[in-house]
Amino acid sequence: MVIGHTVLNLARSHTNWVPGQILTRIVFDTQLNSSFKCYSSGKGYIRNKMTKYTIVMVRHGESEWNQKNLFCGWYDADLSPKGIEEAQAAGKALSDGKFKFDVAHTSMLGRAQKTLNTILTALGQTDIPISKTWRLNERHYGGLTGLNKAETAEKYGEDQVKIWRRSFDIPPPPMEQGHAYYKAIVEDPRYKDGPSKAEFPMFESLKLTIERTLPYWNDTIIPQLKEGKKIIIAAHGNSLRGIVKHLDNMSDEAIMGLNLPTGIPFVYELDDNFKPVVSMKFLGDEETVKKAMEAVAAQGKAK
Ligand SMILES: O=C(O)[C@@H](COP(=O)(O)O)OP(=O)(O)O
Repeated sequence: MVIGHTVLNLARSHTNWVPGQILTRIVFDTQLNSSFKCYSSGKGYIRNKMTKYTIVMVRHGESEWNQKNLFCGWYDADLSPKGIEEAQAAGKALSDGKFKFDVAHTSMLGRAQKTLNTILTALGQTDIPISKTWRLNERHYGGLTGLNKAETAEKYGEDQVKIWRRSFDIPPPPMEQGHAYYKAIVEDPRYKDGPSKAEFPMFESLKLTIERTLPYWNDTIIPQLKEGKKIIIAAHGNSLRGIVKHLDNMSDEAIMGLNLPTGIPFVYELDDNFKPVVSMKFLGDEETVKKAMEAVAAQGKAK
């Protein structure tokens, strides 16, 4: 199948990824060999493996700081009116798809929690257990927190902003004690049970974000999947990019090209080894997903 070959070639060369590429139809796997087969399922691609587990993830709806194009990180920005609509649309898409969940996981930040609650309300499932953890928080944007992304690109150049936003292991500058949002974050009582002082980040690259998110995936999510639980995770652009990188075994270069849209749920189907059978299948039409991804990528362009 023609598209299948394209997928295979893309999968063999992760660096072919460019921002805005239609991700609804791509499976990534560095373990591919010539006997690998994939075929269209209408949406997403299915390998010749059996689905054992299904998990849904969603980046929160647009926040007030997304709307103002500010680096947000651990700052607790609320959802914008558009973000609430996106969360409601996500709930409808999941309801139309007849999704039901046993447990939900989210971050300590209101924008992800509100998105989750809006979705669960649409599903009539507000009574399921919800776990909140700092390990699913957005990556900490350090000293960039509160700065406008386009103005930062004007000042430091688009290339530098792309490095800060999308490089795998180059972190943003640290948040110093005198930073306008230092106290609001570090002294926030919601973190009284963790992270510990030693763990509390002052900045994070994607690599550092993955180092604190992955233990939660391995020690909490995987055991619940093994118990047969149907799970939804409502989190953030970069904490979810870390999970996607892990699941799809994406290279450090390939992950730079992935921009997750706000408020569009995506599904992973996993085999018995927790390897993707279906990767990142968005519950939205391709054009909408593509445009939303391009818009996220463009947030780092100078005005
Ligand atoms: O921290 C932020 O500004 C955004 C992501 O920004 P980018 O990495 O896309 O610039 O996080 P989210 O809105 O998902 O919580």
